[in-house]
Amino acid sequence: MKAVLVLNAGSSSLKFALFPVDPVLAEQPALSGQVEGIGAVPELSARDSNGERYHEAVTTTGEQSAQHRDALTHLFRWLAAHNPNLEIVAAGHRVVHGGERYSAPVRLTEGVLRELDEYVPLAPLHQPHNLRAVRAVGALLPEIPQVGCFDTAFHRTQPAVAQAFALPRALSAEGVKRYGFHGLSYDYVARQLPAVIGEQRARGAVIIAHLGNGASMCALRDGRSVASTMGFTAVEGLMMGTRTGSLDPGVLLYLMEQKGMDAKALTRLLYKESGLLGVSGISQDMRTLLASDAPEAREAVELFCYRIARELGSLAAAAGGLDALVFTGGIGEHAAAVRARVVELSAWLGVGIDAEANNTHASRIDLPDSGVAVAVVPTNEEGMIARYTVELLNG
Ligand SMILES: Nc1ncnc2c1ncn2[C@@H]1O[C@H](COP(=O)(O)OP(=O)(O)O)[C@@H](O)[C@H]1O
Ligand SMILES: CC(=O)OP(=O)(O)O
Ligand SMILES: [Mg+2]
Repeated sequence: MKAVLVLNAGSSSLKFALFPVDPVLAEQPALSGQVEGIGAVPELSARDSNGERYHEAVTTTGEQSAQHRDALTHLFRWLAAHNPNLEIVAAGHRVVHGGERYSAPVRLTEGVLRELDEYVPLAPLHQPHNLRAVRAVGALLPEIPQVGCFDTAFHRTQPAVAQAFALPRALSAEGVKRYGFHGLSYDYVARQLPAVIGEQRARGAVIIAHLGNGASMCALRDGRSVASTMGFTAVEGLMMGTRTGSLDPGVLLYLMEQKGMDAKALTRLLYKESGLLGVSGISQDMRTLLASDAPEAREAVELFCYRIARELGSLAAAAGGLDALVFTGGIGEHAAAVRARVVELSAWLGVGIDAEANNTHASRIDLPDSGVAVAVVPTNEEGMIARYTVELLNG
């Protein structure tokens, strides 16, 4: 089997998917899964297209970067053992930050990788791991082409005003501006929309909420990004699993001046200790919080929904209206209670929800008489990467 390998490497996980390309690229992967728990107790889990599931332990040694390499070596060996005729013809990677320069997928050469290294400080939770996976694949399979697909690229269509901070011009000229992320997900979902909400609405003012571990929202017009809640880094905007989302910058000054916190301590606070985890004190996992009776869990979920509703108003202003609201990502696709609460808080915008359709996760969940379409569209970032990779390599 000739296939494109798609990799999405995170700090402690390595998500993968294998897309057959013979004779044409498959829409869904033949095999997908992840190695989780890198740095602790790594485990590989996978699922093939027949629904069969696999689990096994992964042995790693040494420090984190060596463990990532071990995990990848293990994955390659496992893939070969399960697919005796497997021929990986290319690797497509999710690379979170492409800066101002990359508005489209790119062939990953050593020169390009060195440039992408410069964005590591802008996406500390993602970029270093993304690039490490590229280099590890390069060492293990030096003959195959590798393609980088950027989370930021989809947002390069935004008007200048949506990308600007009110900073002195010199800083903006250096590239301190709003980029936006989750672009692979928005691109994929936007392409599904005509079939779900109709051509005309899909070209109108659409707001997509990508609610996963990382969470953001994007306003689209004519299928293109016009504004998003994430900015210079993937910490702006919504409250997330462990990230604060938008925060009064005065809080950072206070913590530095009064509590002596340095950049490292602030990074940990903003990215790892806040969000659903910090507010609940219980978990970053929405499933756990929804199942909990603890008032702290309820408060965390309420703040999560409230922040989404606030941003929805703001993005509707940027889009000049609201024709459709679309939910995606692990929480957006599966947490009916979150969708219901967001819509309830947003009734003033003309949205309404059909409880039955919402509880069964139907693709259309709006009330027949409300003017705004409300939809649930499962995302497929890996499928988008496979498609970009094949398109780029085929010219
Ligand atoms: N059935 C479910 N009900 C509620 N939340 C869910 C459900 N399934 C997954 N989630 C939530 O989705 C989030 C993970 O989203 P996902 O998009 O998979 O994350 P990632 O950003 O790591 O890809 C977690 O908070 C998880 O609790
Ligand atoms: C950009 C971002 O937040 O990604 P993720 O959802 O994978 O954390
Ligand atoms: Mg995600």
